[in-house]
Amino acid sequence: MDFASATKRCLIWLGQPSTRDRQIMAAVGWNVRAIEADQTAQIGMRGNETVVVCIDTRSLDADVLSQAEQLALTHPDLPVLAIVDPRTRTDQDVQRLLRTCTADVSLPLQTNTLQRALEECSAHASSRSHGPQANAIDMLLGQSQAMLEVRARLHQYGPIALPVMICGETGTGKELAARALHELSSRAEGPFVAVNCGAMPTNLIQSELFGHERGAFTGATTRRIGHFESAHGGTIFLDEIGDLPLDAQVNLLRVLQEGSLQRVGGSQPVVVDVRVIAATHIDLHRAVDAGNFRNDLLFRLDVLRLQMPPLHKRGDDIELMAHHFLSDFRDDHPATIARGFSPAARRSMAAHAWPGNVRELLNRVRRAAVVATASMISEEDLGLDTGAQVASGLDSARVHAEHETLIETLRETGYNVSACARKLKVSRVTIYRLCRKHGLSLEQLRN
Ligand SMILES: Nc1ncnc2c1ncn2[C@@H]1O[C@H](COP(=O)(O)OP(=O)(O)OP(=O)(O)O)[C@@H](O)[C@H]1O
Repeated sequence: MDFASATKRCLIWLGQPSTRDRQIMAAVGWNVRAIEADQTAQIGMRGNETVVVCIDTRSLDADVLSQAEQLALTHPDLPVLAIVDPRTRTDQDVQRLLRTCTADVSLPLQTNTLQRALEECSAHASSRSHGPQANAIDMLLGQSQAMLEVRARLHQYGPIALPVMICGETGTGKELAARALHELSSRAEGPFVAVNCGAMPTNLIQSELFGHERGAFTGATTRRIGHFESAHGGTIFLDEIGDLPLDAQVNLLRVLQEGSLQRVGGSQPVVVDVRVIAATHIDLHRAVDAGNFRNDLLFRLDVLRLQMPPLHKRGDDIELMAHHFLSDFRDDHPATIARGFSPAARRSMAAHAWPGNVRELLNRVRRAAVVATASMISEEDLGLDTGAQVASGLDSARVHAEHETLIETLRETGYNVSACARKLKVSRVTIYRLCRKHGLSLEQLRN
């Protein structure tokens, strides 16, 4: 067996594989990586690996089930292989799980059937990674007035070689809109590089963005180009631009002004031709007032502005998108039972405040598609309040104003409940109650 190719095929095993399991997998050319229940978020491809998730139904406890559900939500494209004890095939939990898997094999494991099932999973993985890419503008669903305006702006701004500032709450589609702008520009054939400024370790931001020379700092054993150079000839999308530390803001401003950068530890300017699209969920003018953001940088970045509307302001788009997401899920998991949404589920979706916006809707629909046991997804499957009353007119406006004030104040205060309570002149208990009422998880918001 070719060792190099064997190590490129990796089976992520939920639970504990035995030595024999590992030996059988190695015999068919797959390397096993076991992960613990709380590690699903860390799953990722390394280099050119083909990754398949393996669920061993012999150890199907609550942890493994929740891991599998979490994976379906966070890594919907990963192929999943189930190992099934034929005696448990009729169990409800096992059946529900099998509906979300790409292939399954029965125990005892036979190398020929295992190999076939893994080939099926690999074919799924490569068709997902090499298949035709949909256009971002087509992926951006919605027929509401608010979304028609967004589309019109995208077509208007796309071909103009100026920076765009995209504003909007988390999960409203800022990155998708940035991709659409890139695809509609003359740079469409060039690279699109998305960078989350809030996710980079502070001490590495400069080198991540602008690259570094060999020996620039301890650990810089080779020269590395940064995101700006990678985006040369294309577009760089700087998400959460408000999180960029002040020293990196200075360098970014210089790149925008001079069209060239200096790698960390370098002395030569490197010319870069990059269109910058930035995004923020905070009010950058307030950040300027607070001394956290440079006014001259804001002035440079905020040339054309695109506002992404929150989901609760998109009316019928919510249901339209929910159907679309369900249909996509069914295409990937043909055994899914759910085909639509019950009237109560549709009402509860219309009434929900959607603090996580489209991302929340997508995740709720996917989770519901996995857990639903009937053809119509219920409000419980969606995890929405049962019996939610559809707020209308003034009530609805009040609920939305309350939601927006709460989320905005939480953001301004760094999700600190005491500070938020002080600012809104209410008690901490009230803040917790309001968070529950609006379906806001402080833990999720802080991440
Ligand atoms: N109008 C839309 N139609 C279909 N899918 C959408 C739409 N808007 C967003 N999505 C999907 O919702 C998810 C979140 O979108 P995206 O990452 O673009 O949001 P974001 O505003 O950049 O979020 P964040 O601020 O948290 O980075 C993605 O899976 C995206 O494909």
